[in-house]
Amino acid sequence: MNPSATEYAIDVQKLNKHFGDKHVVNDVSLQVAHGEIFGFLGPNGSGKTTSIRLMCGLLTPDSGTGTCLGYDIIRESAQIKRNVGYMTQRFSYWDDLTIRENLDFIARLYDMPNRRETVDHALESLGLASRADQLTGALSGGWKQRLALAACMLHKPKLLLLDEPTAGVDPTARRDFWEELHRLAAQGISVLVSTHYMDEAERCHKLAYIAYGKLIAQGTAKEVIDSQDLTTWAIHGDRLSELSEQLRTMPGVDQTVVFGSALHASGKDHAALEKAVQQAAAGKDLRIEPIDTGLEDVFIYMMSRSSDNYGMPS
Ligand SMILES: Nc1ncnc2c1ncn2[C@@H]1O[C@H](COP(=O)(O)OP(=O)(O)OP(=O)(O)O)[C@@H](O)[C@H]1O
Repeated sequence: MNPSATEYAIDVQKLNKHFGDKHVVNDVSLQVAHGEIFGFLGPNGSGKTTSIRLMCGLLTPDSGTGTCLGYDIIRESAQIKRNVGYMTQRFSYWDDLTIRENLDFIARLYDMPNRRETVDHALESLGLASRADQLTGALSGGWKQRLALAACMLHKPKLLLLDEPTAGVDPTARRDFWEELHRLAAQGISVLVSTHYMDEAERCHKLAYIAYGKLIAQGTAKEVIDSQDLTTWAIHGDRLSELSEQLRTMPGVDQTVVFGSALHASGKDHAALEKAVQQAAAGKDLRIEPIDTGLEDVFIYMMSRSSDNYGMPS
C-alpha cells in the first residue's frame, strides 16, 4: 500500500492481546492523524507498551486489524519497522561509545547511504554537535534522551513511537524535548507518546487513556475532560485532609484530591456536590470556589473507576 495515500499514520481497530490468562490489550481502536502528537496515558501496567508494540508490528495481536503508515500491522511488519522510529522505555545505546559512534552504528544497521552526512545532520539538528565526541555513559539523562531521539530519527521516519521518553528527565530537558516534538510535528511527523506527566498530556493534540487494557476515553484534552461530565470545587484553607475524609462520605462527592494548597472535590451530580461542599465548609475558615475540572482530576477519576479485569476470563 502507498503510505502517503492513507488518511491516518496509525489506524487500528479492536486490537486484543492476551499474555496467559491476562487480557492485556482489550478491544483497543485508535487513529493518529499525520502531523499529530497523540498522548497515551494510563496507570503502570495498563497495556501502553504492549499496544505500541502491536501497532508497529513487533507483536502480533490475537485479534484485530489495522495499518501503521499504510502498512498492514500483521502482514507488513517488516516495512513498518523500517519506517517508524521507536524509542523504547530503556536507554539502549552503548555507554562506552561516543555519541557520534552510537549514531554511526545505527546508520550502519539501517545500511544508510551517506552515513557521515546523515550523522552530522542528526547531531546538528538535535543540538548534539558540541558533544559528538563525548562518551555516552557520561551523559546526563536529558542528553541521553536527546541521543535516543536522534537515533530513532536517523532514518527519517514519518512516525515516532515514544514509550515514556522523558521518565526521570529534569523539567528543563523535558520542556526542550517537547519543543522538539512540536517542531517535528509541524514538519508532518506523527508522534504517539506514552507518558505519566500531566503537563506533557496537555501538550498533546489528542489523548487516549487506557486502564487494564481498555481505552476509556480519547480525544482532545477538552473532549476527554468533558467526557466524564464532572464538576469540581476547590477548597483552600487548613486541615484539608480531615475535610477530605468528611467530604468523601457526603452525597454528591465522587472524589477528593489534595493538589498543593487546595483540595479538589469532584462529582457528577452538580447540585449535590455544591450542597456538600457548602455544608462541609460552613462555619470554617475556608475559601471555596467552583473551578474548571482539570485533566488530572479526570485521570484520577477514570483510574479509580476502572476495574482490574486481568486474569478474568474474557
Ligand atoms: N511479554 C510479556 N509476557 C507476559 N506478560 C506481559 C508481557 N509484557 C507485558 N506483560 C504484562 O502486561 C501488562 C501490561 O504491560 P505493559 O508494559 O503493556 O503496560 P504499560 O502500560 O506500558 O506499563 P508502564 O506504564 O508500567 O510502562 C502488565 O501486567 C505486564 O506485566
